[in-house]
Amino acid sequence: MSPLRITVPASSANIGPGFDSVGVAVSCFLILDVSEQDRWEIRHKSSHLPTFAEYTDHFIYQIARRTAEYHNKELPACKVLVTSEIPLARGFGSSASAALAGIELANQLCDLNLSDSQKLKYGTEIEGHPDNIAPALFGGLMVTAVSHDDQVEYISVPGPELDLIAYIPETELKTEEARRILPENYSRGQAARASSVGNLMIASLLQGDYQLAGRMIELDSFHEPYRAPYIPNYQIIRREASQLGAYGSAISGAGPTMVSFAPKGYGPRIAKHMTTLLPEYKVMPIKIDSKGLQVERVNLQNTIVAE
Ligand SMILES: Nc1ncnc2c1ncn2[C@@H]1O[C@H](COP(=O)(O)OP(=O)(O)O)[C@@H](O)[C@H]1O
Ligand SMILES: N[C@@H](CCOP(=O)(O)O)C(=O)O
Repeated sequence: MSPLRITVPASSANIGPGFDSVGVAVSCFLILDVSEQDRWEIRHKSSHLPTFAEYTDHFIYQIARRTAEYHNKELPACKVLVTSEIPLARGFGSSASAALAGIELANQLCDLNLSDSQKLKYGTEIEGHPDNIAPALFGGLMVTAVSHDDQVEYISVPGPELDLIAYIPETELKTEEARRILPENYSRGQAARASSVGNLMIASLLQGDYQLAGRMIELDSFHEPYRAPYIPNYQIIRREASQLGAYGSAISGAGPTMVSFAPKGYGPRIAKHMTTLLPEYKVMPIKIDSKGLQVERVNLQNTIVAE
């Protein structure tokens, strides 16, 4: 096998009322550089990645092995260099991107010829969130639904023409913890109201009515009101970003990062102001990634030779 590079973008899930269903890929990447050798070796090139004792303990290896075993195959030994720009446990789908990278690693090493639907299904079964897995796989803004037989249905929302600004605090919030805060059940009235807001958000995004989409983003009642008390500066970020011209701001995934959705060209100006307001945050204008999961053949100098 010639050396290859697997690139997976991060994702910002929910976008307010699209709870567990909607997500957008963002230009912040997890990269695996893979080459065959006679024993397994996994190395981290980014210092924030979790430590591990043996390669068999590594999350990405475990997902790859599970995927290979599901197809009655054994992973051949290889060297994997892991580089990541995705902050962990901040609401940028780092675990979904890592799960997808593991699935693709098995796909490539064992010639599984997995379809996109299979990758989406496996990723969702393993990680639990199609609203992260679908954008990381396909790029762009994705809407998903899980059917009764656990198939993941999906559709891509073209565009959207928006600048995104991320506010990443220093503190982590594990997705599992942020889900425990949420109610187990919603009344019929609550569910109808919350899904009507979600429906109108998607319809307005499809029409390019970003003002209306922004108002719907900030009207979520599925998860944001319950999580807001655990998200530092939640109200301040919404208010200040709106005053600077953003259409709306939402908790990214389960938080604690927040993301503003703004008119094209507004990103750098909003980011500059918010950096002053939130000096302890990493404030970044980010782009929507439109490519999703990529596999490239590389030569020994890590130059891409073919897709
Ligand atoms: N590249 C990676 N390699 C190994 N483990 C990872 C990687 N990315 C994420 N993880 C695991 O996923 C956890 C974060 O997942 P989660 O709480 O769902 O937050 P999020 O997915 O929002 O970043 C990390 O603490 C780590 O255990
Ligand atoms: N819909 C999930 C999304 C979790 O995203 P993450 O990036 O925080 O892992 C939720 O809201 O719990």
